Formats: sequence, structure tokens, C-alpha cells
Amino acid sequence: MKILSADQTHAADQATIKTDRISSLDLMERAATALADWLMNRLSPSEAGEAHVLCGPGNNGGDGLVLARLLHLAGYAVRVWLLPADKRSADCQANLDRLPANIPQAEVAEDALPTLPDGTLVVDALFGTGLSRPLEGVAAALVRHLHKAKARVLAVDIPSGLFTDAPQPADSVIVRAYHTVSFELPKLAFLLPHNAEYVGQWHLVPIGLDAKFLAKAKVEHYFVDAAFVAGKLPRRAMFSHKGMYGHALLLAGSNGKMGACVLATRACLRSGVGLLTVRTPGIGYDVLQTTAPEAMALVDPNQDHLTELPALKSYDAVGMGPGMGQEDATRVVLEQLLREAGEQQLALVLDADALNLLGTHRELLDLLPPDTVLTPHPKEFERLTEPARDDYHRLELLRNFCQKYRCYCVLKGAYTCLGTPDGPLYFNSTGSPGMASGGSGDALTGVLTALRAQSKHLSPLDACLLSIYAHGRAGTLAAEALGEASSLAHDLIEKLGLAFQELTAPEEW
Ligand SMILES: NC(=O)C1=CN([C@@H]2O[C@H](COP(=O)(O)OP(=O)(O)OC[C@H]3O[C@@H](n4cnc5c(N)ncnc54)[C@H](O)[C@@H]3O)[C@@H](O)[C@H]2O)[C@H](O)CC1
Ligand SMILES: [K+]
Repeated sequence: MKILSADQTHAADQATIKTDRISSLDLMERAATALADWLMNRLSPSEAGEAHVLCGPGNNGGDGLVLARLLHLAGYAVRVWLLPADKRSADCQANLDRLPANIPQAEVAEDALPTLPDGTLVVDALFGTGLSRPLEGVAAALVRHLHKAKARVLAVDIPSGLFTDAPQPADSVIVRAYHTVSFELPKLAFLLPHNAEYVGQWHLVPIGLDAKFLAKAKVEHYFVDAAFVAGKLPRRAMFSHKGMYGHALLLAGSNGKMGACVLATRACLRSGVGLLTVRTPGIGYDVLQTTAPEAMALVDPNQDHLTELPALKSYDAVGMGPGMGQEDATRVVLEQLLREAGEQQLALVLDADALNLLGTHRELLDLLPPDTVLTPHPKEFERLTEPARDDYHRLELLRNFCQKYRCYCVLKGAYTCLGTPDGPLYFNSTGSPGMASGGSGDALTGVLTALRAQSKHLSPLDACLLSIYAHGRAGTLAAEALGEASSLAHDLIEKLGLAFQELTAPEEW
């Protein structure tokens, strides 16, 4: 799914109006009807109580006024509060004129703010994508008043005061919604960690935006949902053999951290790789042979950490990092790997201590072979670049980093963001707070290494998209089975099979 900028959203509206030969007022009616249906499906009139609809001067306010009318006609108690305005948008004014006379309406003032008993349903239709500066005056006073009330807040399209796709002053006054219902496509602002407290749970309702316009729109951001990855994973042919699905090498583990190596190994095996060899220090041999008999163990001469790079010629992809430690000798192995993988055009996946070593020896970054996949969490990413001023700056750093080093970078977190060598950023839709525990990242390294080893079937981009999607989906399935707090990385690994099944291409004629 594409993520449009505020300007593109406006252009999509105009294209839809033209293609569908409708007026902008009709499109507003469509949007607000979809919103009303969403609300009415969730709350009966008695559960909703008296809904207070706060309406601004633009089309977001217009949506609020249509919603108020539709709720009223369906038997809900409604009250409208208007922001004072010299001028309203034409469609907002038209819907104000259409508002049934028996819906109470009043203008808000700093000394005339709505009384909101605990639990009141408040619909925030003050400002949407047309917001051009932070809230001030009466609007800011109203939102501050809302912060003090214990209301159930539903934001229309986007919480008022929040910019759609740009950074804003830290002291901006922004509505804190419980639910945000947006039209058709998500907004970039919804996917950024600092905005979670404003956006709450967000939902999309379809409004029939012009499909041709959307197909053509050039965007910098994508939301990777089920439809986006559907069918990307090829089916296995009947006469398959293990040589067709790649031979992966994992370099992982050290004394006391063999668990990370085992998790990456098992995740790699569960992700369709044809063959897997694991290079571990001597201490890992028994552990690995017992916990992952399908993998071949190739032990390093050193007992405790990695000191030698094995010959690489039999492998299609190499994953390095989980539980590996940052010994000097291991750094030399990393450097050698980068040089040799570059010469042999081997697919690389670098995680954890491999990233930390890159962070402390940044000159090694110049050796990254093209299409290398790095999987930092935000702190590891900072070590590779610089501290980010805010969420938008972090995205800019990510984009620049991937373009500079021609690499893929999986910035891990809620809505994991994949940076790509060509610039676009891909936000993952799957995942669960249950994945915020040790080992989830090691599992991702295993999945990515397996899919990169299957390069006969998958482009680097598709391998990354499928990996992050399936990994997140498996995390959700594990959390659904065991609860968010109790599901562990190895539970996620056991669910990878189901996640991949959901992604496999349908049989073709
Ligand atoms: N496809 C869709 O998404 C549809 C969206 N709709 C809704 O329309 C709004 C966008 O409407 P627009 O009129 O462009 O903007 P706003 O309502 O957000 O308000 C603009 C209005 O407010 C002034 N303004 C901007 N910032 C401030 C400020 N800080 N303080 C005071 N005033 C401000 C600005 O000058 C304008 O006058 C979208 O979010 C949807 O809710 C359509 O209904 C249909 C399809
Ligand atoms: K709003």
C-alpha cells in the first residue's frame, strides 16, 4: 500500500472527483459515511452516549458535520462544537447549513469550553491534512482542555495538531486519540514511535479513491500489508531438491551466547533454506548438533569466539552477528568476510555484534558488498550513523545510509522500516509487542539469511520484504497462542511455517 504525502492526498481527492464525476461534497459524504459506519458498528447509541463532535473550519470539520448528521439520523445523541472561523471551506459551510436544527450547536471560546464528563465520546474533526502550522489560540485551548478530560477520543483522519508527514515543534499541542479513523491509506505520521501517544489505534476505511491515480503516484514510502506481499513467495516445484533453495552459512555464537546462534539457526532452517552450515566457536558444537540436527556444524579452532573465516565458495548467502561478541579476532573475520563476499558477490546479512563492530570501525562500511542487508535496532543504527534529532531525521539518516552504501537496512521496532539502495522506505505492518524480548532479532537474521540464499527465486528487495513480514506475522501468531508477555523467540520460530504458508503464491494454471 502506498503512503501519500498531504499534497498527494489532496490530488487523489481531485482525481477521484474527476474520474467518478462526483462533486467534492459527494466525496465528503462518502468519506463521512464510511466513518459513521465504522463508529456505528462499534458503539450502539446507548454505548456512545452523547457524542461531542468538534468541528474545524476546513474539510476535516466538514467530515465532522456530516458524521454528526448521520449519527443523529441513526438515533445517536449528538452535540456539535464549532471552532470560531472567519471563513469555512465551501463543503464545510454546506454541511453546516445542512445540519439538522435539532442538533445542539455552539461556538467554542477560551471561556466557553465543552463540559466533558468522564467517558464522553468526543469526535475530533478540528483539522486534518490541511493543517499548516501548530495549533494556537482557541484550538490549542480546546485540545488542552481535552487532555484534562477523561474522554473517549476518536480522531477523524488524523489527530488535530499532528502534521501528516513532517517534523513539528516539540511543544505542539496535539489531540491524544484513542482511535484514529483515516481514509483509504495510512499516513506517515502514524508509523513513527513518537506519535503513538496521539494516534492511538488507527484504522482505515475505504472511500474509493481513484485506483489509476494511486497506481501511478510516485511515492517514497510504502506500507507492507498482506496484499503487498501476497504471492511473492514462489511455490516449490514437485521435483525440487535441496540444491534449488540455496546453501546458507551462519557465523554466530560465543561463550555464553550460544542461544542467539541456535535461534538464528532454527529460524533459518524454518525459512526454506536448502542447506545450512553454521560456524561457531568450539564451545558451540554439542549445543548446535543437539538443538539443530538439520544444520551442519563447522567449528572454529577457538573455543570461545570466532577467529577464522571458512572458505566461502559453496555458499549462496552468509549471515553474521548473533551472539558473536566483539573480540578483535572476530573483527578481522568480519573484515575478511566483507572483502571476500564483495569479490564473490555473495549475499550478506549483518546483525548484532557484526553491526557493533561496524559502528566502532566505520571504515569497514566502505567494504559492504552491494545489496548487503543490515538489521540494526535504533541504538545500533545510531552507532552506524549519528543520533537522530527526531523520527523524521532518523528516516532521513536511513535513506541516506542505504543510498550511500547501496545496502538494505532493516530498522527494527514497531512498524520495522526497511531502507533500500534506491531510496524508498517500506514500513512493515505485522508484529506484536510480544516480540520485544531477547532473541527475536536473532530469529530475523536467520529468516533473512535463508531468503537471501534463495536468490534464484527472490530479488533482494522481495527477500527483505517477505522476511520482515513473515517474522512479524509469526510473532503475532505466537503472541495470540501464548500471550504477549510469554511468547518467546523460539515460539515465533515455530510459527514461521504458518506465516510463510499465508504468503505462498497460489497454484497457477
Ligand atoms: N481523501 C481524503 O482523505 C478525503 C479527505 N477529506 C477530509 O479533508 C481533510 C482536509 O481538508 P482541508 O480543508 O484541506 O484541511 P483541514 O480541514 O485540515 O483544515 C484546513 C483549514 O484550516 C486552516 N489551518 C491550517 N492550519 C491551521 C492552524 N494551525 N490553525 C488554524 N487554522 C489552520 C487552513 O488554512 C484551512 O482553512 C482531510 O483531513 C479529511 O478529513 C474529505 O472530506 C474527503 C476525502
Ligand atoms: K482531526
